[in-house]
Amino acid sequence: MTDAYVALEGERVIEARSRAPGATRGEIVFTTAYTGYEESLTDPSYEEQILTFSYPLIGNYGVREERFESDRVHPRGAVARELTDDVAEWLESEGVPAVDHLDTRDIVTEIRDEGAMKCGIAAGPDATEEDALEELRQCKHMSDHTDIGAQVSVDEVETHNADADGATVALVDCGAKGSIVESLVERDAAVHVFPYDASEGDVAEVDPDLLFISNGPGDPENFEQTGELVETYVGDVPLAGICLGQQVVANALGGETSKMEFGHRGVNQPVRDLRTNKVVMTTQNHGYTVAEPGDKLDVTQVNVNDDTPEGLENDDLDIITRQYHPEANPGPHDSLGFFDDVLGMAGE
Ligand SMILES: NC(=O)CC[C@H](N)C(=O)O
Repeated sequence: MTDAYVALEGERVIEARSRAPGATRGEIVFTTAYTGYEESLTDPSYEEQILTFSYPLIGNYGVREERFESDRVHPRGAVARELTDDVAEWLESEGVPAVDHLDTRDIVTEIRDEGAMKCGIAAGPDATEEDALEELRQCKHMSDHTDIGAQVSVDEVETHNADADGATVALVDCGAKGSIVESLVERDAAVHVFPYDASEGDVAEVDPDLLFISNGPGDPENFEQTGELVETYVGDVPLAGICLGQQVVANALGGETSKMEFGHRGVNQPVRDLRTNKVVMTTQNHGYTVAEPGDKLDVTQVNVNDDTPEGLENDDLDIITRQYHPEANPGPHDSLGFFDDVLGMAGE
């Protein structure tokens, strides 16, 4: 039964089944992750995107709040070959349109061949093709979401593990996954979570041992205020970053970022360390990359599939960043040592 429509750039419309009604739009991307749909759907990095799952059955082990990476679903829509009732009911309760019973292999290959693209979705008993096309026509380019940081960041400082004996971490929330905070707290750090546009004075109040730039959605060039914090603290306080954090640090220190064709999103992406030649399997979810690291950062790890920078470091300035997600959630735990390394820079 067709009661949903997916409109892709070029005004191609694909018929589907509505699993959560509504009309929505966003950049459509795909993840090849075969587990972790609760974590992915609550990852703020997907803000303003429509998430397509290449794995055909999504929802087969239920929905549990303890797996959530934030307090809400962030993608503006979800697409799968088959969504279970558990996930469909969850998405409907969150007001996030979802569709299934379409050929997701077709969508994935279209994105792989043509690149991540604008998309409109209309789902429900009254949905029409024209509704989906109208959503498509109103869809913005990812880089045009210039206030995306404000959509996902905390409004004011939140402190975790205040009485810890370990390092004091100023984590700048550009759309942080909860498991990044947990990974630091588990290592006895006190973590002060700041808004993405926090001032130098705000951060100075906690006298941090480490400035940590989080993951987050959209174009890293839309996080200038965060970059200004990096410029202020570099050389005085150790710096760490994950995903968008790596990109913001690189932009702040003279590097350049660029948009990828369709990005890396999955839980089995191989990354090679150039110093040890060791390969780790990583969780990835990004559509931009550091095209030029600049002269203050060395590329220490690369993606085995396309040689894009996955790790940047500067031993003298105490900087360690990763493009992938060492915190996993979902995915392999090969790189949890990253958190020990960055807290080691902070004297722990
Ligand atoms: N997970 C992230 O932090 C994503 C970073 C950035 N928004 C990108 O798509 O590349």
